[in-house]
Amino acid sequence: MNMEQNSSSGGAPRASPAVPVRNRRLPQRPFDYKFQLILIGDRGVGKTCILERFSDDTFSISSKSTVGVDFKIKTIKTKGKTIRLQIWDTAGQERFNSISAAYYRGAKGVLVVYDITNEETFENLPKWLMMIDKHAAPDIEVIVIGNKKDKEELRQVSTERGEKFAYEHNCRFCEVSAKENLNVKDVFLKLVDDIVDKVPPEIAPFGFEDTKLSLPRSEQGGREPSRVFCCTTG
Ligand SMILES: Nc1nc2c(ncn2[C@@H]2O[C@H](COP(=O)(O)OP(=O)(O)OP(=O)(O)O)[C@@H](O)[C@H]2O)c(=O)[nH]1
Repeated sequence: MNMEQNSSSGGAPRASPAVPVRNRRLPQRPFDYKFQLILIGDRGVGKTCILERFSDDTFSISSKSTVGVDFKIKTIKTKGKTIRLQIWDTAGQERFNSISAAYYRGAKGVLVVYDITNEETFENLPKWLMMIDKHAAPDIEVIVIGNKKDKEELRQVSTERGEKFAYEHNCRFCEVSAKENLNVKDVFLKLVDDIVDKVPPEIAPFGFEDTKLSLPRSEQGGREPSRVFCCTTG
């Protein structure tokens, strides 16, 4: 994946009357598509750390609990397109669920995170999928993520159980480690690629608004069962 941090576009150079028309440069778009993603899952599973690893390539062992929602912007290049991601990091604590719910609606993709060393966070996954069904668009792309893969000796949820759960719910699946930077970029890239693949060809890349991507509900499909797994090993 070719990733770049955000940089403001320089804007259009002023056209001089002396410059032949064919040499004038059109204003450069800063990105082709803009997508919103959202991270959900129980408290302490590592949502903030996954996002910080992806956006800033940092990791904090003393990450504080998220209050309400937070977000980061990250621009990536994939499939020949420049894509600006607005990634919402939600609080895992139940008391913030109603605040987070407001952010599901505009999201094109969701990363549902559990902690492979904490059985309860895995058992709570159906609760998070219900939140998606209730609050998100029906065609949202979903990836289930087992985090803290670096703590194998404390593992409580096998990779096979994670895979089976994702398979049964027609989601992609991957185990990652925010701490060791294992598979973190891959999950975001896979999710974004899936979203790009769904953009109908008649919708040309655009600059600033993602509203053009909102299809009439009648044209929205559900999740595709054939595209289930990514990076199940590693
Ligand atoms: N060993 C290990 N620890 C991790 C990893 N990811 C996160 N942690 C630790 O897990 C704890 C919780 O991480 P957060 O990113 O704050 O978890 P969260 O899901 O955002 O939590 P809430 O904001 O409360 O919902 C922190 O102490 C992190 O350092 C990982 O991949 N490996």
